[in-house]
Amino acid sequence: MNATAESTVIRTRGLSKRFGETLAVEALDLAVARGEVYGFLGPNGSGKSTTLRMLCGLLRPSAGDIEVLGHRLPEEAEALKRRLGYMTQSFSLYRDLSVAENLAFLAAVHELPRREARKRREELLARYRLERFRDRLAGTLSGGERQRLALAGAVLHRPDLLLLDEPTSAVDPQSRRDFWESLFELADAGTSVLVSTHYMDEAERCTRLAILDRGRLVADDTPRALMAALPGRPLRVEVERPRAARRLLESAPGVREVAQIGAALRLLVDERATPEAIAERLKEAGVEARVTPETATLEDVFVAATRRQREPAS
Ligand SMILES: Nc1ncnc2c1ncn2[C@@H]1O[C@H](COP(=O)(O)OP(=O)(O)OP(=O)(O)O)[C@@H](O)[C@H]1O
Repeated sequence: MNATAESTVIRTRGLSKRFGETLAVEALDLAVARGEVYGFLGPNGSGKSTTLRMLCGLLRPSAGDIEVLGHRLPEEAEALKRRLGYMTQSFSLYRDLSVAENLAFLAAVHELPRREARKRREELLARYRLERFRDRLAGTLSGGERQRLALAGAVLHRPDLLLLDEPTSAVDPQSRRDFWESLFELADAGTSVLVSTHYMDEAERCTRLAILDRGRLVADDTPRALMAALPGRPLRVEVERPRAARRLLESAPGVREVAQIGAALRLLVDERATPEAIAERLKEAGVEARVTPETATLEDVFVAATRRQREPAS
């Protein structure tokens, strides 16, 4: 294996998946480096789950090549299993087994020697704050507790790579923050992570980010670089009648996007639309407004990247 292959844990070329008429994933070229917490961001139905399922060998691609941790998929899925952890948004452990029994069962599946299995179980119960639930049936745990158990289960066999499909969709904000702390702990200890999410705050924490839209990769870089490369600058427009102002601004020169955020508008504009020009346009229509420049956020990047595919800028 050369240095590049060793430092790349996931590589796909032309990866595609078709379900009947639907092209769920289209010609995806992906490279994930070792040690990344790599985020997968995309609207509903953009192909995140389908890609993750192909990357762990659960789903056969329609076309393209996949190499994960040096194994070609789907041919070498069996060899990969031991080195991969996978967790989905739906709880996939046994609800009618206790917390400790679930971990014991997984240890048996991964063929851990008995003594090591016991040691690992105790370690995970402590690390994921599950000790006092050890005898509780998994089905009676809260969303956040279940998620901690699912993560403990996914890392039990010390995988080199974790694939996580919207792991935080069913938990409260505090549990989400705790979960992300755990992900960074795992990454620090050498585990590479690929995680899909709907949450911008989570995406912003990733070391690198891919944005998918209708099965295609539309952006791929660090969050900071994506924000720096945003085609346009955001402006905030404070105005009494945001809906009316929105109609006036949608067709204004240099305005790429208009979104209403609470009582204000957020615009994405190019250099033609200065704050003064926007305020002037509204004033001409009898609308008083305060227009101020804003700092770009990942949400701006997301909206621009996914919208651009639909309506090419004229
Ligand atoms: N087994 C399947 N049979 C038919 N179509 C499917 C199947 N799985 C996924 N699809 C379709 O493929 C497309 C991509 O779905 P996918 O679940 O990968 O998207 P996603 O980005 O994970 O969405 P979400 O954020 O809602 O989970 C969708 O149009 C979906 O309906």
